[in-house]
Amino acid sequence: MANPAQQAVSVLGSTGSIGLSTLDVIARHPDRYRVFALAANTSVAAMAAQCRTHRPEFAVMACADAAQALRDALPGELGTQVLQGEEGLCRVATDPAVDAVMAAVVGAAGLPSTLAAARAGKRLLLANKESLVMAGHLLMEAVHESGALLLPIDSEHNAIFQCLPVDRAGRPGRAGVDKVLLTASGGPFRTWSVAQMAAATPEQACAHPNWDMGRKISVDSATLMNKGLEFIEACWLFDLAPERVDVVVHPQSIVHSMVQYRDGSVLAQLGNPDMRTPIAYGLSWPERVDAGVSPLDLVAASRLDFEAPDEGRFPCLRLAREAVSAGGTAMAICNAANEVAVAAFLDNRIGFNDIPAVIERTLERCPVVEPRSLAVVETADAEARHAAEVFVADGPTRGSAGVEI
Ligand SMILES: NC(=O)C1=CN([C@@H]2O[C@H](COP(=O)(O)OP(=O)(O)OC[C@H]3O[C@@H](n4cnc5c(N)ncnc54)[C@H](OP(=O)(O)O)[C@@H]3O)[C@@H](O)[C@H]2O)C=CC1
Ligand SMILES: CC(=O)[C@@H](O)[C@H](O)COP(=O)(O)O
Ligand SMILES: [Mn+2]
Repeated sequence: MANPAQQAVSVLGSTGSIGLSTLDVIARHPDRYRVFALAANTSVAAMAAQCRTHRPEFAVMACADAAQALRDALPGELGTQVLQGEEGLCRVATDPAVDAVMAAVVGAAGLPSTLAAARAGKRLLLANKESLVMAGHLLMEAVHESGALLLPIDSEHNAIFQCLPVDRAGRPGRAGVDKVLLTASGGPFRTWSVAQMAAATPEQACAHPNWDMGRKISVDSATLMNKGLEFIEACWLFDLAPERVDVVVHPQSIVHSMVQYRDGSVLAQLGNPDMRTPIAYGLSWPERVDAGVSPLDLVAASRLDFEAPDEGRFPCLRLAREAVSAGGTAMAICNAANEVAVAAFLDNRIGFNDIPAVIERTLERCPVVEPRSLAVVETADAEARHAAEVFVADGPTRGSAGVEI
């Protein structure tokens, strides 16, 4: 029986790193939250276990085979209805019974359901940064028109949200703000030479020094494309011109980001690197709840270091900036090329340094248009994926990122 005092939450991407942390926070507060729906790609066994624990009304799998396998695995008396595909994701993102949607599907596959939740006026907990990168204009327009409450979950943007003046409707203001300062750990290859990175393996790239994350975002952190995507994300979320977003490397990942004010003040949000903090903040805003995260011990941490990013060794940051300057669908093209290149690297089809070269060639090849609708963005995404796959298959050539592929 549903308890009206509880927020009903749909967790999209529930079997991933953000999904698991979200379910951990929800389970700590059964008086406040209940799981309405869970969604995943193909992890049937993990999803079946989550359904037994959280007893959602709906579970969504990406394809028909996985959905059928889940139906077969679930005891009938559980009462969980199994849906499939994008239609299923959008259904559980917009159901009138849903209060909050955790958008934590990885990559472009998360865009339609994220946009649907925004259009339906939900409390939208946005981890899926690719949605904003691909379709920032459409997503922000949907939020403003529907009155959705958009709470950033990405640790840096959550930190900035915490340091900005925010009104009672959750709209971040910019009064007195000079710049936002995005922190970057520098990833596992922060001190590596270009030659060392040429031989980097997927396992080395996924071994993030501070965060335990999915494989795609881990590689993005290693190339610094994660910071490039976050740079674009910050411009859309906080309505900032690119010159007002700086990136500073901070290897300890304790300062999660900062806001620099006109009067010389810099406000920072600090904490141990654990995504349950921003997730709990997003679920409970404007209140705060226990997230299960141990208190920060600054004496044990002992030092906080900062340095400038090296765009020579890490061209992805520059490529993301160039995509912002080009505007229109350039950001969707950049995102699609990155997804293709990262998948190829994880599959040992290209080397680590080939990732920026594939992105650069794709950006040079694909025409940029105005992203007027989801269909236009999806077409740009598909064309860029096709071009990037050709560059991956092409073999060695020299991209103007200065990297051999
Ligand atoms: N991990 C982190 O700390 C952070 C992550 N983010 C962002 O959050 C998002 C999720 O990242 P993360 O949790 O690390 O990723 P993971 O790879 O760990 O998890 C991805 C989740 O998405 C599901 N999924 C993938 N494709 C589909 C699909 N087509 N339909 C439905 N579900 C799908 C996966 O299901 P299955 O298990 O079946 O494959 C899994 O549940 C990304 O956009 C990332 O950039 C942002 C900040 C921090
Ligand atoms: C936890 C989180 O938000 C990640 O996006 C994290 O920021 C990755 O770290 P870096 O990209 O700074 O290495
Ligand atoms: Mn982040």
